[in-house]
Amino acid sequence: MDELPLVLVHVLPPFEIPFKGRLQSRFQLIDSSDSTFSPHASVLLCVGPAPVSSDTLRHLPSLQCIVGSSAGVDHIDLEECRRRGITVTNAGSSFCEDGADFAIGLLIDVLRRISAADRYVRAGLWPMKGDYPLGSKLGGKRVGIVGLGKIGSEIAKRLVAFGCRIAYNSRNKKSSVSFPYYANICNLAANSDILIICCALTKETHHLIDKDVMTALGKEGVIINVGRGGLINEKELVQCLVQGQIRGAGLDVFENEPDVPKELFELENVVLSPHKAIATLESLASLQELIVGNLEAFFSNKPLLSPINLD
Ligand SMILES: O=CC(=O)O
Repeated sequence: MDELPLVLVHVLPPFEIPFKGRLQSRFQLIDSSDSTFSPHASVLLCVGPAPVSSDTLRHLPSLQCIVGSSAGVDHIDLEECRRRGITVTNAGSSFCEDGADFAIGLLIDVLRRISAADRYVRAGLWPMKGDYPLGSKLGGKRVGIVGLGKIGSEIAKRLVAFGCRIAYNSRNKKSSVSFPYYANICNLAANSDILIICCALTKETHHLIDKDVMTALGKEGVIINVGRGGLINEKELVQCLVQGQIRGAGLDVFENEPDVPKELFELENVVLSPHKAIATLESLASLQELIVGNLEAFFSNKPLLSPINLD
């Protein structure tokens, strides 16, 4: 029997190789630290956010392709990949709809205080206090979307249906989109009630949302982050929330996951989630097809299904 194609797997606990059985029936899966195989491997399956640094890549001289399992690829040294001509794939469209649903869920939760209301009822406060504080309506709000990529566009589609007014910031103005574009993030914040952060984390976008942006957003402003923790200056975010300089936040991502700033635990106007915005049974099933499809395409010299643009 022919040997199965060799796939190096790069994974850090607590992440695990997804659908291992299915992959093992088609590929020979070898841990990326195995020095017998790593010099010869042409493809690396990168599971979750396992860092692929230039040092990792130095030990993989034959590498031609990294098959990723996430939408964001900030854990991969893309400059080195570009220099070496290594192609990189990501989760493609697998996570867009579920990531967008979750962003809207966080937003409605913050505005209408759903998680806080749940805590109120469970604590037995309803019979004692009686009047739960009113939240705010989503329809009619001005929402600034930071990053109008695959997930951002799905978020926009949903918010239009809610009757929100959309504007956006991204690297470039998109000719196919009629929403107002703000090249300057502070200007976008000053003209928004809500900022939804869903852009890629890069050197340029690190700490894009800082105290100045939050001050521009104002005391009634809400921030939702389903992108990466590093997009926001977390210390300044915590300070603004504690001091009431913004109204609330819905956060799926943090700067030093799984650590979450303890000050946030005390705040009723903050909704926290453990970096799971994109994950559903359905999105992971779709990812499974995509990963197998990318690996099969690579080994049969066909176009990859979800290559990212490294230019
Ligand atoms: O955050 C999750 C991802 O980038 O897929």
